[in-house]
Order: sequence, then structure tokens, then C-alpha cells
Amino acid sequence: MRIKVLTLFPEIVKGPLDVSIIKNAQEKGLIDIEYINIRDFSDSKHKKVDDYPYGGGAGMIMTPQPIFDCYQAAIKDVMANNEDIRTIYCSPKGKVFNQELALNLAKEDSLIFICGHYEGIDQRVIDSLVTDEISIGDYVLTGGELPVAVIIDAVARLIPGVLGQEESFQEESFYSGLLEYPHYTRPYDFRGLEVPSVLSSGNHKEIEKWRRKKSLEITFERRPDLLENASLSDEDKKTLDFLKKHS
Ligand SMILES: NC(=O)c1ccc(NCc2ccccc2N2CCOCC2)nc1
Repeated sequence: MRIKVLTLFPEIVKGPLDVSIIKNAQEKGLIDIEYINIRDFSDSKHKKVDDYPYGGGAGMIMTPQPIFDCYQAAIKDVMANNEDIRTIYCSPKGKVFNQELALNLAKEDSLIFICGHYEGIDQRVIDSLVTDEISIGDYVLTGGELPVAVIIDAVARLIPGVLGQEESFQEESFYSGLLEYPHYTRPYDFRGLEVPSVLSSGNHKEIEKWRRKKSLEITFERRPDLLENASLSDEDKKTLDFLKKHS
């Protein structure tokens, strides 16, 4: 996958993506991330990229010219069949990001991200260039750079080969529809805190049952809304009935 990030602050986005799994994926050639600084495309003498909002109001808005010209340069080498390239703009007004949208974006050959800063960007950029306006949650940040890093992380890990065999994401939260069961590792007794004995029993059927029961308990407790879409076995339904009776 080819990813282009159009931003005034490349280092904010690059930081978390330049280590560990995502860095490794870039070295393996599974993903290619290019950071393009919007400021380099400003045609004003002092490289201005923002201006006062028409109609007044606090803060500054990013002007359209640098973003349009930066975008034109960016799309030059990402092959686009006649459809528009998925172009994502992160803002509090966007569609709330989730695993389903991550899976949808992971199918694309290329993605372009435009990072808003200050109080946002000129609407003509959004109307002309943006295909997906996405929010990573209902809170306000100083810029769109961190949300872009979050989305790239969530999407990149779904690309085949990015996660090694050992990091199976089949069972991870939001993947199987339920929240994840608790994890334990050595030592068995840590300062008097022991691991649930079933996990060292070697009885894989019992271990699977225990894990599924814990997932249902935790999901019932913290995110009952997820239960509506989860695929539940008869055993699961019995567990939930018990939980409902005793909650
Ligand atoms: N939830 C999210 O995905 C999210 C995304 C961005 C973001 N901020 C950058 C931003 C980008 C676009 C428009 C406005 C703004 N803001 C600038 C600061 O003031 C408020 C509005 N904040 C939260």
C-alpha cells in the first residue's frame, strides 16, 4: 500500500510510524509512507499557509492554494484508475473511525491523508479533494496529525504480512466482535498474585471455554452495545443469561 501524508508537521505523524511493526512493514516493502509538507507548496513570499476566516471568528484557517498544489504533486505517482483516490481528512465532524472502516481502507492500493491544523481548512479543499472525513472519537485535538497516525497504524496492521504469525489478530478486541479476554504470562505467582489455574492446565478445551466466558463477561460489563452484533453460540447465550440474572 502507498500512503501519502500531506501535513505542516510531518514529524508528528512520522514519529510513531517510524518504529516497531510499522517501520518493519516499510522495510519489508509492504507499505510505503511518504510525508509531504504542505508549506513547501505555498506560493506566497513568506510561505503563508493560513489566513483569517471570512465572516470573522477566532483562530486561523488553512488556505486552499498550498493544499491543492500539494495534492496535485502527491497524486502524480499514485496510479489512479478513473476513480478518485481515497483521500482522508481527519476532523471532529467526520464519521467515527472503527475496525470496520479500518478493514475497508486496508483494501485500497493507495491512501492520501490531508492533515488539518489551526481551526481547520478551507471548505473548498474538503468539497473538491476529500473522499472520507473521519473522526477518531468525540474529543478535540490541536491538529489532524495524531488522528492520521492512529488510522495508518490501524489500517497497516491489517495488511497481510505486516503482523508476524505470532501476533495473530484473529482474536483481538473488535475483531471477533467481543472484547478480549485477560492475558497472563510468567511468573505463575507474582508477589502473591497467581494466574488463573485453568490457563496452566494444558486442557485447551477448558482454556477456550474460560477465555470465551471472560470475553462475554467483560463485554457484558463494559460494552453491552457490542453484544447486539456479535455472533453468539448457544453456550454464549447461556452464559449471558446467567450474567443478566446475576447482574
Ligand atoms: N476527533 C478527531 O478525529 C479530531 C481531528 C482533528 C482535530 N483537530 C484538528 C482539526 C481538524 C479539522 C478541523 C478542526 C480541527 N480542530 C482544530 C482545533 O480546534 C478544534 C478543531 N481534533 C479532533
